[in-house]
Amino acid sequence: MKSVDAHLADILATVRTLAPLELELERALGTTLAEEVSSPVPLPPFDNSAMDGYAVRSADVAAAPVTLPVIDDIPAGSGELRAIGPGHAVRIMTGAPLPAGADAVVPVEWTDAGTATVRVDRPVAEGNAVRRAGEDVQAGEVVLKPGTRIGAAQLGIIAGTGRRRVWVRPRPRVVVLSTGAELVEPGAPLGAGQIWDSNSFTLTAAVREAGGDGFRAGTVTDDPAVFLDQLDAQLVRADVVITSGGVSMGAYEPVKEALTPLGTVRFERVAMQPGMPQGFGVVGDDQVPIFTLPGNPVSSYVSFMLFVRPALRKMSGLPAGPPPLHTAQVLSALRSPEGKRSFLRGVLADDGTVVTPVHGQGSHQLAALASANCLIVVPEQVTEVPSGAAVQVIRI
Ligand SMILES: Nc1nc2c(c(=O)[nH]1)N[C@H]1C(S)=C(S)[C@@H](COP(=O)(O)OP(=O)(O)OC[C@H]3O[C@@H](n4cnc5c(N)ncnc54)[C@H](O)[C@@H]3O)O[C@H]1N2
Ligand code: MOO
Repeated sequence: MKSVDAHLADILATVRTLAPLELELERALGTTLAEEVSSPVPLPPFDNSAMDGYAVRSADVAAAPVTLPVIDDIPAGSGELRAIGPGHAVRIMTGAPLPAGADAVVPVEWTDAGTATVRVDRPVAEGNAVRRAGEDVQAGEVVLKPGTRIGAAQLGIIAGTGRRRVWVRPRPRVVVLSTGAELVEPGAPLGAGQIWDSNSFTLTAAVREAGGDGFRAGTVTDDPAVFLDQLDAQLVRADVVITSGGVSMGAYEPVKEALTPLGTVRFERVAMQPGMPQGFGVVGDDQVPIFTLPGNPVSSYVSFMLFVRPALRKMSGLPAGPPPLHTAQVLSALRSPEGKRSFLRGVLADDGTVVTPVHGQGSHQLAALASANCLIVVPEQVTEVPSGAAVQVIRI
């Protein structure tokens, strides 16, 4: 049997980082930056007030309480400013430019809030409540480097440098297809021998959680020709295809039957539990990577986390490798088949120190998976883990 590590290595050697494209900022969330972003101007662009209050010369309020004439009113956005002379105050709002001559702002709470004159009750140091030009970013300074995942704050600073569009590696577009004659769309009634299709929902959501654009292309019955037609129709919008089901040893394995003759997809047994039957390769003129995951719901999800997620990261231009491991103490004994790496479902305590396996470790037990927040990894050569032992876990 092929090792988990060898299978992931083959996958990462095959998938390519997506080519950069220029996107409107509104569409850039979750993509990876493909250029250096710098600011054309200092940020803030001008000295401004950090508080609502009065711009003054600090020397004029050193002997507070003092009363000063208020010679101007500066809301944020004001362009033309009068310089203030000695003994004067100007009412100023947060974000408004500091007038020439002023060197400090007195918060309104330290005054009588007057409009013609103002009584300042406390002295302020020079620079009090003043935000200096360039304090956040100098003109020309790089604020984000290529390879940065664009989240809310990153999008904010790109907009904050005045950019409308940005070069990024896009979110991979991933089409998810379920196969199985027993599958019914949730919402429709269940007939004898049928189950509701859950994998396409799980996998599409997992794609989105991993930063891809997931499209649920629904279910295909057990006919290989119909499966190939469906796959062909989906390839135009796919950077990756994920299928679930139809890859093990049964009499009706449409995915295996349809793809084996192409010679570009390998079906293998990987030394893991769950998730042993795996298929991976490329399809279509554009050599679109395809993951044919096992149908058991827990198996397909675990396979996604171990193999598809790292591939999506590589395609997005992010560092890609096996999921990060954390160490915790397991609170009950575990068993694992010899020669396979087990990924048991567990609940990791909030502080990350201890982990409890969930009840129901079958690869069909989706409710048990839904109650878990981690996978407990038991190495290939280990068959029994005593309660209290240190184990490695993958957060999910
Ligand atoms: N004789 C053998 N039988 C099986 C082997 C084996 O080595 N020899 N491997 C087992 C393992 S391990 C797994 S995992 C499954 C994988 O089977 P398939 O990938 O061919 O998947 P199916 O047979 O289509 O389905 C398996 C199971 O999962 C349910 N399923 C499928 N799709 C969905 C879906 N979209 N939503 C919810 N549930 C789904 C399906 O009804 C089956 O119960 O094979 C074992 N058998
Ligand atoms: O190894 Mo299968 O993937 O669990 O039931």
